[in-house]
This record gives sequence, C-alpha cells and structure tokens, in this order.
Amino acid sequence: MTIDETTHMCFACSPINPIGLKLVFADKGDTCVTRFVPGPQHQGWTGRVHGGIVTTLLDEAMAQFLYRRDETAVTAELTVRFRIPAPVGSELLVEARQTGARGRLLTLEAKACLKDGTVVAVAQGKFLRVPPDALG
Ligand SMILES: CCCCCCCCCCCCCC(=O)SCCNC(=O)CCNC(=O)[C@H](O)C(C)(C)COP(=O)(O)OP(=O)(O)OC[C@H]1O[C@@H](n2cnc3c(N)ncnc32)[C@H](O)[C@@H]1OP(=O)(O)O
Repeated sequence: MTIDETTHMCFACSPINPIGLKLVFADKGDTCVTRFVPGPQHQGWTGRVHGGIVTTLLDEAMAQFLYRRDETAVTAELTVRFRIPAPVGSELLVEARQTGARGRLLTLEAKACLKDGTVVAVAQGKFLRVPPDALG
C-alpha cells in the first residue's frame, strides 16, 4: 500500500485534514490505542458527543490496528453499543484488539473509556482483506 503518512486526508487520523480528528495511534501490548478530547463541535444532543464521532473513534482504532500490522482491509460491518453518554470536554481513551481471522475476514473489538475507566461504548468490527492497490 502506498499511503503518504504526512499528506493523506483520512478524516480520523490525517495530520493535515482541517476538519479531521487528527488522532495519533500507538501500539500497547496486543492493542492499538489513542486518546481524544471531544469539543463542542463534536456534539449531538447538548453536552453529549455525537454517536457518529464515537463510532468513528472505535472504527478507526480497529482499522489502525490492522494498518499498523500491514493488513489491507476495509470495514465490512460494525456494531456499536453506546453504554453511557460521552461528555463533551472529557478525554476518551480508545483501544482496539483483534479477536479472530478466518480467510479474508478479520474480527476486532474496540472500546472507548473515560479516564476513570468507565466504559462509554464498545464495538465489534468485521474487516475484509482487499488487495493493497484497492486502497491507493
Ligand atoms: C498513520 C498513517 C495512516 C494512513 C491512513 C490510514 C487510513 C485508515 C483509514 C481507516 C478508515 C476506517 C475504516 C473504514 O472506514 S473503511 C471504509 C468503509 N468500508 C467500505 O467502504 C467497505 C465497502 N464495501 C466493500 O468494499 C465490499 O463490500 C467488501 C470489500 C467489504 C466486500 O466486497 P468483496 O466483493 O471483496 O467481497 P464479497 O462481498 O464477495 O464477500 C467476500 C466474502 O466475505 C463475506 N462477507 C462480506 N461481508 C461480510 C460481513 N459483513 N460479515 C461476514 N462475512 C462477510 C462474504 O459472505 C463472502 O464470503 P464467501 O461467500 O466467499 O464465503
């Protein structure tokens, strides 16, 4: 895969997308992790982070887990359970791990927590391997 890590425009992780989340990831044990402080521009209902933003954090963490392990795969299915509202202004800790692999199908899970460990949302993702040139 030939992605220029300094100029790509991924909404979640590009360092230069002006409206993006600019997430930075790291590997921690068998997980891929990031942190994000949602602002007022990320809310849905007043004071609560939009569920689509929370979903993006979870999806991206799983996608990055794979990207960082040289897997070229896309999200084929995503299930999110929103346990509690994510408050605007509170840091979210997000981590993803792989739970399985069968043929082209890779299964992962992710969770987003508050600093005190309270789980905000959990996700199950199914990713399908695609040829590297399909992702440019
Ligand atoms: C640090 C620098 C970073 C750089 C940038 C990083 C960017 C990171 C960006 C991250 C962005 C974040 C991530 C994103 O946002 S990724 C973007 C969002 N996702 C997409 O755009 C995917 C769109 N869909 C497709 O492209 C196709 O439908 C895919 C490729 C998924 C499959 O179409 P394809 O034509 O290839 O395959 P097929 O349909 O013949 O199916 C093949 C087999 O797979 C089985 N199957 C299919 N679906 C499912 C399912 N749900 N559960 C279980 N099984 C499933 C199916 O039954 C069949 O099995 P079998 O019948 O052969 O046994």
